[in-house]
Amino acid sequence: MGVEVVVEGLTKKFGSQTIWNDVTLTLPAGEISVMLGPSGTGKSVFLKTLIGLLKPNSGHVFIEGVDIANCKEKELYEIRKLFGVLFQDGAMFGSMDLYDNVAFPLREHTRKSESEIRTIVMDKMELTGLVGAERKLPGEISGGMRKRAGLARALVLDPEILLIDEPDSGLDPVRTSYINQLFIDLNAQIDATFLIVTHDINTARRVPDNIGLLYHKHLAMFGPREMLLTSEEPVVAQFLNAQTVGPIGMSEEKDADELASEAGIAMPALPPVPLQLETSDGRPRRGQRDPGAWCRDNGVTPPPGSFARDADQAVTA
Ligand SMILES: Nc1ncnc2c1ncn2[C@@H]1O[C@H](COP(=O)(O)OP(=O)(O)OP(=O)(O)O)[C@@H](O)[C@H]1O
Repeated sequence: MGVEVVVEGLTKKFGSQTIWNDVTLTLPAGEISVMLGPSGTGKSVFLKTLIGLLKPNSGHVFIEGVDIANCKEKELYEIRKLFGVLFQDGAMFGSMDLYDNVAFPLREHTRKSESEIRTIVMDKMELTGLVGAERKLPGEISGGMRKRAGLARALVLDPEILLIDEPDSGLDPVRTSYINQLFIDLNAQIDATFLIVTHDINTARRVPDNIGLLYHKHLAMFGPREMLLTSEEPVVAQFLNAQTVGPIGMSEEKDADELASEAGIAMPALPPVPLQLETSDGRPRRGQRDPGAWCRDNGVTPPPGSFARDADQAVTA
């Protein structure tokens, strides 16, 4: 389960506006990747291009050998069955209860009987902690529950690739932590390839196996979590540590005057690399690595205190 997504030289423009240029990366099969970037850098456009809802101006997206950026509608229709998508607002039908919302893709795209549908829907509702809420309408539940219902619906066709757009938008930090734990647990159970678009630095630091950063119309960096969290590259270090000092300004890049006024101000030291979230039942995930493994393998000394469960367990490379 879980298939690789290979993106090569992808460029997207709307008219004369370039959104991003020459994006190349591979989402490893079965691993969790996060895409970060300042507002308006085209993260949602990237998700929509991966699933073929938007056509790129150039480049390729290979999934199981099919270039979905350039294939026929019929092939795209087949490949789309591999995807589950959780949109930002959950995209629930307001007049249907949660059960019918979650059952919707099965009734639309399969010939399963109502009793088979019931088994699948209840399984996904259990996975997302929604048993007992089947008869609630989307307007009667909290934002966190709506996201989980959207997730249950994204899971009913057993996706190989799960695309998740800003799961933390509108959620408080506690609910965000719960949904992050749910992603880790789900990833271990279904072994699909996850791509999460987020603004939440905590999510980016603790959840994924890989991190990408879109900035100023290009992919600034994509790679293993520890690589980006120990990177001194100014854009990456500034964004991943939520600093004001660095090249990213209030609206995209700082101008020459702003940068000149910061001359001589050193970037703050990198904070410790946190431990990655683990599954709640200890089940291993395909993308999970030993804490500090990437740093050790690549001769990188992580900031002091990295990978500490508590002070006594600090791991140094
Ligand atoms: N269908 C469209 N037609 C024209 N322009 C579009 C279209 N969709 C998105 N854009 C533009 O593409 C740019 C990137 O939008 P996108 O929503 O992908 O950014 P984002 O990084 O997801 O932002 P945010 O973090 O604020 O959600 C924006 O300038 C937006 O106006």
